[in-house]
Amino acid sequence: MLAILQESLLNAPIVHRGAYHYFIHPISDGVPQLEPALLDEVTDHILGMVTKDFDKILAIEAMGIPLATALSMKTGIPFTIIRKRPYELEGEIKLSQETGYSKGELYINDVREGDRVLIVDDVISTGGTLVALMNALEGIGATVTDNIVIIERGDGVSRLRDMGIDVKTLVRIDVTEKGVSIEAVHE
Ligand SMILES: O=P(O)(O)OC[C@H]1O[C@H](OP(=O)(O)OP(=O)(O)O)[C@H](O)[C@@H]1O
Ligand code: HPA
Repeated sequence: MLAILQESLLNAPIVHRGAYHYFIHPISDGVPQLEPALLDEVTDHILGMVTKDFDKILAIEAMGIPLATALSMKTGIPFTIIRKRPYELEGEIKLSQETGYSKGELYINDVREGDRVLIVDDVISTGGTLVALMNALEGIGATVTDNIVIIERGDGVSRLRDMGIDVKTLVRIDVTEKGVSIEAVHE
């Protein structure tokens, strides 16, 4: 299962971002090109994993966007993007994002107390992005019905689990300078 995802991961090129071995993949980078069949495979799989009673899909710029778009079209449920730029609208929440290779700010708009949100993202690595996001959503008073990430590497999932936060992923990989290996597929 998840045959297209697995095959494409095994072919992913690796580049160095400082000491971080960064894999390049259609789901996490839009490079090489993202085939509709892969997007269809992963988003159908997500819909088989989640609790259905969410009223908003929440994705992080940039590579949460194609996932949220496909999920929204399959479910008829709207999506909001957590952006890397501010709009300075009333109620905008700013959070600091730190990954294994970058630091920046993210801005949440149009998420309100009582919203039931499905979070979707392409990759979890250190977990820094999701920790910051979950803290901000708790402050807003939104309920996260599921937290879904396609590709898991590193210790981010166990870091969140230690904080009592469940993250579901489709595949766990290891990345070395030689390439990607698949450690687990979560059917
Ligand atoms: O678990 P972490 O170490 O926090 O890493 C995961 C984050 O890294 C990537 O974001 P990036 O800022 O590279 O965004 P992109 O989608 O624009 O490539 C990815 O989309 C996650 O949001
Ligand atoms: O190695 C990576 N590749 C693509 N996106 C990512 N987001 C965190 N780590 C990675």
